[in-house]
Amino acid sequence: MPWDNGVDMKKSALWSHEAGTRDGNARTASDVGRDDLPEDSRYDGGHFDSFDDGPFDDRFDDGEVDFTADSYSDDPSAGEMELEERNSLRRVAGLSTELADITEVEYRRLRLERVVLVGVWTEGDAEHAESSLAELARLAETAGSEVLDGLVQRRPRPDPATYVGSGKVKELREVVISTGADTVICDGELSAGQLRQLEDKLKVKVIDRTALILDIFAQHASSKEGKAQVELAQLQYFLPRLRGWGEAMSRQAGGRAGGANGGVGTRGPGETKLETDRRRIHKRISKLRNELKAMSTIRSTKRGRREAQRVAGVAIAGYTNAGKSSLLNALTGAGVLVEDALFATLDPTTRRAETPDGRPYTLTDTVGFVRHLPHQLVEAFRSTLEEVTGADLLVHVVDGSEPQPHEQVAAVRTVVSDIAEEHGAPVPEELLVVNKVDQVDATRLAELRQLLPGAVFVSAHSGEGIAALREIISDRLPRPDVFIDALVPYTRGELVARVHAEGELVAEEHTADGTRVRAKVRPDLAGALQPFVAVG
Ligand SMILES: Nc1nc2c(ncn2[C@@H]2O[C@H](COP(=O)(O)OP(=O)(O)OP(=O)(O)O)[C@@H](O)[C@H]2O)c(=O)[nH]1
Ligand SMILES: [Mg+2]
Repeated sequence: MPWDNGVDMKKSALWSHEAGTRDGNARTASDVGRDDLPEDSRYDGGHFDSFDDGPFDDRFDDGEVDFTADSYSDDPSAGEMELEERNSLRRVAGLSTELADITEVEYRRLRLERVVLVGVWTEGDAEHAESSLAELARLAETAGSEVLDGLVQRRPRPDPATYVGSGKVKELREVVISTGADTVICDGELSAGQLRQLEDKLKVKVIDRTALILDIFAQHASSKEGKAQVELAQLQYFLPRLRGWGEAMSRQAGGRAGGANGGVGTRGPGETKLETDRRRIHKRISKLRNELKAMSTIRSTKRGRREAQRVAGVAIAGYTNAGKSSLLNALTGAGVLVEDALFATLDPTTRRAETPDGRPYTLTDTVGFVRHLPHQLVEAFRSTLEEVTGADLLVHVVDGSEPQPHEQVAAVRTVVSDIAEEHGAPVPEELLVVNKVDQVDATRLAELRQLLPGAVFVSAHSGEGIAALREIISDRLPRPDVFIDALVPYTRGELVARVHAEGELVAEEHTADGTRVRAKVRPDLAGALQPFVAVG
């Protein structure tokens, strides 16, 4: 379709995934051609025809049309903030990944999204604001976009109508035009009304951080469970936005003389159609919930089996891209997917490992965390995240080459304690592991030791510190602590085998009546051996 910057847009990468494909350019393209229309009639109802294309095709399309938003005034507390800062849209340097060479225009045509990032900076210093936007840039690139520019505005809180201050929207529009961007990504979770208002004013697609993360998850989900989890999260994100749109629709239709034939801006699926869509989505949500419950039962059966075998469980958790999968590989030689991409791992992988003194345990690699992990995802990935709270030990991996590792550590701890609280489970014991030390110089290393006391420093790549880490994991695993002295008949050989596998053998002797074992074991095995304990 023709585009005001002359670029033919291909299908949107940000929204293409198996669970539901959306051509996100549909509305923005038509909006661009509508500049000549009066302000209040510019939004396009026509694209809702595509509701018929499939049950969830348009699940993300459109939020609320908030006609009351113009009456919002700027936040009164804004006065507390320095005028100068409030009035400036700060440009974050070094974010652009735009191609330098204009002769590569052919290639650029194939680029899927050209995005401008925008954040509202409510607290902390400028460095903090910029690192948040830099992370958003990495997320956007992971989703397949080209980041053209990034802007942050200092504000006590996001504008309820347009996220950035209404005056800044114009400036943002200028940046959009000058860069030729087709999408604006906001660094927060926006209401349907905010998204819609911004789209109306910027005339390009606007999405928020939540939708972006959901999209990456959708692109990376490969297992049946992962796909269902992502779809559930997406539908939950979408549903309130659909409802908001419907209300605005009926408000507007009601306000017009004649109602039924309101012309431009009142066409659309109408309440009846919306009701049907909403019902279909609700139905789909409960179907997904049921499927996930069944899958979660299978998972907990497996976990239960591991627990019954009394093998200690270690979960590897941490910020996305910290090197969790690499560490699992380094510790066990498992061939788990490692990628320089955010959220490469969505499905937990469990591998058997052994302590240097021969005790078996399991190591589970898990989905990575990120600041402001969308709550829809936390809920949908509940069963996956339970791997973390159910562990005997949490190996918390931190990327030592990151400029602000303590922030990532805090973000991970928040999610872990939230999940634990939700399940009424205790927060598992944590072992902090700083990875990628091969990329850190001696000065920084000394700083990190101060900043993250008690951490183990390793490199999954060079292998540095891995042997020491094995020892420390071994020391921190729960140990068998019940001493038994039993004479196990030869008919119960499996009990002796369990003592070997799970316990710490002190002495073993083969007698005429059976095997005499003296060992330290866990309470459940001690219970099983109770009938054979030698008296006196
Ligand atoms: N230099 C260096 N790079 C590393 C090290 N460990 C991992 N990496 C790189 O960091 C990137 C992420 O590694 P992964 O193991 O996929 O990280 P992850 O934590 O599993 O990431 P997600 O599953 O996406 O959350 C990859 O490009 C790895 O090659 C290390 O010790 N040193
Ligand atoms: Mg991984």
